[in-house]
Amino acid sequence: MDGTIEVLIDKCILSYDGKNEYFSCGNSFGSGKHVCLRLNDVLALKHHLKAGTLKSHLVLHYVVQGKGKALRTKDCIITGEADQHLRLKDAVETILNSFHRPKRLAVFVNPNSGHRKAVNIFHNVVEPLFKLCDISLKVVETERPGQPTELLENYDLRHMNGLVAIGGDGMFSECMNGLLLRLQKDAKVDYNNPDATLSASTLPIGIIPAGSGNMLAQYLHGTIDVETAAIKIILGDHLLANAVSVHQGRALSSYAGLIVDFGLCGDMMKDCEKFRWLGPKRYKIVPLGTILKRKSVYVEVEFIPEEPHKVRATHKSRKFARQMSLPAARYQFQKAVLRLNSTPEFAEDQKFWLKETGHVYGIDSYVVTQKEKDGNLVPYFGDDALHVWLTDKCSFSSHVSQLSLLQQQKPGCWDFKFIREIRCRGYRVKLPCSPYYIDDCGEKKLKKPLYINCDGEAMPVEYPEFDVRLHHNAVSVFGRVG
Ligand SMILES: Nc1ncnc2c1ncn2[C@@H]1O[C@H](COP(=O)(O)OP(=O)(O)OP(=O)(O)O)[C@@H](O)[C@H]1O
Repeated sequence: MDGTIEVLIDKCILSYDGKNEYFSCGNSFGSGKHVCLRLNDVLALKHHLKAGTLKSHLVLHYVVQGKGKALRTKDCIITGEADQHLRLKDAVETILNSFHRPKRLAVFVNPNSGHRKAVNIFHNVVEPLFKLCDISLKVVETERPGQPTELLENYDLRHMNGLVAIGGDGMFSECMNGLLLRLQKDAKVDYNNPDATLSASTLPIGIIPAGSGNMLAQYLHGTIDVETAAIKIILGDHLLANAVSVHQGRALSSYAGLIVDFGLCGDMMKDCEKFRWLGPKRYKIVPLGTILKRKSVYVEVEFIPEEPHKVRATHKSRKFARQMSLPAARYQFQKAVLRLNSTPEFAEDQKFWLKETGHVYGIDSYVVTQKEKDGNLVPYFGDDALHVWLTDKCSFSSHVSQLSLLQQQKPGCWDFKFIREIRCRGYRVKLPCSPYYIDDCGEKKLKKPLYINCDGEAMPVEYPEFDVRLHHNAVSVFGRVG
């Protein structure tokens, strides 16, 4: 060491041996202490010049492991001469820029999420962290459901490095729907057709948990801590995740990134909606009433089983990429690349369809599947198939036991003899025994709608038939499991 700063990529940011006459490190580093900090944990290095002198100090902001899976920020003051500091700052900034972290984000805040704290969470926790890291923000406080989708339809995505939803799973889903729909329109994909291959998104979406349902944040970060979620977005890691499309009446009803539950769980969501005034507490109380009045429905489920031999792209994080929204004529090459990872095109495989029938309480599909690890279930994004469970008629007590295991996310929660398991690329549900009428357009419509829980929102099933399709790696999500 000759009293200069050593910057070693991927290993350590400052090498300081205490003899250095230009720099003295305060706070956590302590004078004379050799410090090793992973460059990837550095958030920012800020330069502060003392007026009228050559003296300046640098503040190094970095990430440390908090309790459990939580991440926290810490800072450290480095004193010394201004010119030395500027050199260090330049060096560090060059390295941080090479990490492809987001620089511009579109943020959608749902002020009505959960305990209505999303706006405060944004201003008090998220915004200061993003500003610290020089991320420029375009912020929209939503005024009504559906607004993110409307805004994203004409949003200039070219200079954005990602979207951020501040709210619950429903808000994330809404942003994902808006983005996917916009991309299909740009790419002229017939998104109403269940068998169309989607144009996959390269623009990551992040979630800052502020809702009543924060399952996605829990899956991604192992915690619903807000600061952790914001830090993960800043660090820019992202993974590829699946999306599912739900279609009825020859039209797309919605995309989902987490769950599509028909029957009991759909009814639960519908019932919870009626008790919105109870706030997030309604999700603890209302479902009990729905279970008590559970009803089965006769279904025919046709599905394309997963192909064990088919090797798909990995679900690992890929390099940060900007979403390109090119005019159709220039889109061909881009589309070819983006579509590599998306799924369907299986209308022609009709002969491979299998069928399950019977009276069921529900059909539950997990878009983010779960794998058992050390006695717990861990989320698996980008699985090759959709995991679907049919719950057949069973005694009330066995059903309650199964549902309570499910609620605790315990392995074995699906190992009941009244549960049939399917892994497939998509499925069609027919409801031949549910009463219907013919509407003015000659379409069969259910007399009484049934419900799907689509990412935590109750979605009515109005037709006696609906389709669900998996779109492999169709979205990119900020975060990293584990
Ligand atoms: N300003 C708004 N007022 C009401 N609803 C909104 C508003 N902005 C967005 N939404 C919609 O609210 C729904 C639920 O949002 P979110 O998931 O953030 O909240 P939540 O508290 O977890 O869910 P829920 O309110 O359903 O319990 C989303 O579908 C979203 O589109």
